Amino acid sequence: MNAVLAPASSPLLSVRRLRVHFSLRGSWPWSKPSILRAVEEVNFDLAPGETLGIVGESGCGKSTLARSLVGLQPVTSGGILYDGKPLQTLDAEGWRAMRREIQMVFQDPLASLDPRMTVGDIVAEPLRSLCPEIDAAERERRVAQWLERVGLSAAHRNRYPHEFSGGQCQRIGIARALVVRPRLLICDEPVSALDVSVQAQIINLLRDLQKEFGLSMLFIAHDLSVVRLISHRVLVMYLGRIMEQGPRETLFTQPLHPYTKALMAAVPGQHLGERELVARGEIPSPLSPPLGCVFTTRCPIADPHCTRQPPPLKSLSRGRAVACHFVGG
Ligand SMILES: Nc1ncnc2c1ncn2[C@@H]1O[C@H](COP(=O)(O)OP(=O)(O)OP(=O)(O)O)[C@@H](O)[C@H]1O
Repeated sequence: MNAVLAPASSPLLSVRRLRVHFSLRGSWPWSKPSILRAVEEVNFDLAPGETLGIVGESGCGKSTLARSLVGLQPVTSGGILYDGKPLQTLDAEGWRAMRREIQMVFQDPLASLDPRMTVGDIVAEPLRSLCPEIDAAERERRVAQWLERVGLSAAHRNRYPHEFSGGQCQRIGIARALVVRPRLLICDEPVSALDVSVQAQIINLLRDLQKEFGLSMLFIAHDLSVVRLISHRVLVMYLGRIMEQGPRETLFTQPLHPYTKALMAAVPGQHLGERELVARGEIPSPLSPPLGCVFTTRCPIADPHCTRQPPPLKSLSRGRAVACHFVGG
């Protein structure tokens, strides 16, 4: 049985054996569709007030996972429980209510803002559509308050997104997400489109807001150093599967899975001192993943057993879990 990434207190979000598959039509009308397993048997819990970093190379399923948690992507099987309630059974009205609870910040800050709306209208929109009990005057007050809180000015409310820098647009996106006071914030690569100096400012802002409002956060990124700055725990994905998970510091200082080690060895300035940690070759096509362990074709320590038998995600001590035949007995 695969281990569940479990927080200390009772979870706000529980993901169980989640699968998201895409059926891709062949080039000819008579050819059989191919199945792309973007998310495969993913399990984790997220506690109130906790930030879980999700890291992995491009195409490993991070965004698909995030989109499935906010109802933007239908799930193939498995369960998502929010505060004990299954999200898959929600109808349109149920999802509307849930959008007050779960909000998302997107990767491309400018593209995620409607260019025809003023910044004030953009931030007011979730209040207008999700909180009808809030009157216009209170809405205006909250918009001004949130623009200030994210480091802009209430005077910016009549300007348009193209008048702002990428970092400022991401601040607007954060204000829009938090104005309805969600309990869970899903950030999908929120800083990867920004300059490095601006990245740090946005990370600090998110970290401050997370503490101030006791938010639970899923923070998705391919950049390990960014994930390390903000996460309490980290989950490493490869080809739709969890390879390793654990508390941030132990995972970063003592990575156990060969894939996690390879990711860390690729970070400039990291000196793990083991040349063989480097992952060989390219990521295989997700349409035909390797048999057995999906990392086997790039793994420096794989043996024939790895190509036959997929390793389960085994629970180790101190909240760690690893899916590797060579770790944990
Ligand atoms: N709508 C879709 N139809 C078909 N395949 C898809 C669809 N969305 C994603 N995929 C595929 O699912 C896999 C996972 O994609 P996903 O975008 O979730 O990965 P990611 O880790 O977020 O990558 P990136 O960092 O590049 O966004 C990829 O192989 C991708 O091509």
